[in-house]
Amino acid sequence: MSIYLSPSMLSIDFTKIGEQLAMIEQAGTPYIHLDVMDGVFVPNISFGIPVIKGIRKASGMVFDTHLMIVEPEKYVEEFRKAGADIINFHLEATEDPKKVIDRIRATGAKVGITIKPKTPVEALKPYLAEVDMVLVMTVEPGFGGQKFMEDQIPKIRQLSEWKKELKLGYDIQVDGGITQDNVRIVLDAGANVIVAGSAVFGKNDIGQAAKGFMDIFKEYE
Ligand SMILES: O=C(CO)[C@@H](O)[C@H](O)COP(=O)(O)O
Ligand SMILES: [Co+2]
Repeated sequence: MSIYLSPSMLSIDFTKIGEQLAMIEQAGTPYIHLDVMDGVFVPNISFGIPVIKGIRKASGMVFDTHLMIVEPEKYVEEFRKAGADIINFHLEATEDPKKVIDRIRATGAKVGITIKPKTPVEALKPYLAEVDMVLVMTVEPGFGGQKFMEDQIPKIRQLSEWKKELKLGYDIQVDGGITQDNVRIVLDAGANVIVAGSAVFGKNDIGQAAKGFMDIFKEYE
């Protein structure tokens, strides 16, 4: 399975969005990870539909949208219209995950389901056959630049085992505190979509930071 880098826009310099998106796109990065926070599901507020709609005009990358919002089902059509290609919602944010999955699917976007560090991986099992991506958080959602939680690795391994056992094709995304120094731990466990915010946009040479990750991915192909 191919391995992809999905740099998180949360750490971008918002005075240079177009320029910095072009840097990672030119470096060959396929995805951009868009962290949407509502101040209710997580204790922080980031950006939403109008910003995504705006940057859609400036970028041909796959828009990998991570919704950290309550009642995600209410907004999925709007995120899709704004340009989201993948819509990831949190299992903890809804009473009815199946309804959210169906709503996202109906928009034509790829469906992702996400768990916070305290949520057991078993909670994802009923939905694995219905989604295109599972996202394991390796920090408490809400902020970039936090420390990677290595105790989440068994969840990645379990998702990787279930994928083989059940003959499913979902991507395994990992998000939070990932750097070029620890990324091999999540790749070894079976992750194939790697989110990195501060380890890409926090560096002086953004393009080189993205390329550094992709060079590591080549060791696994
Ligand atoms: O979803 C989140 C935080 O809630 C992430 O996508 C972070 O924004 C990633 O940033 P780093 O931990 O890589 O700096
Ligand atoms: Co995220």
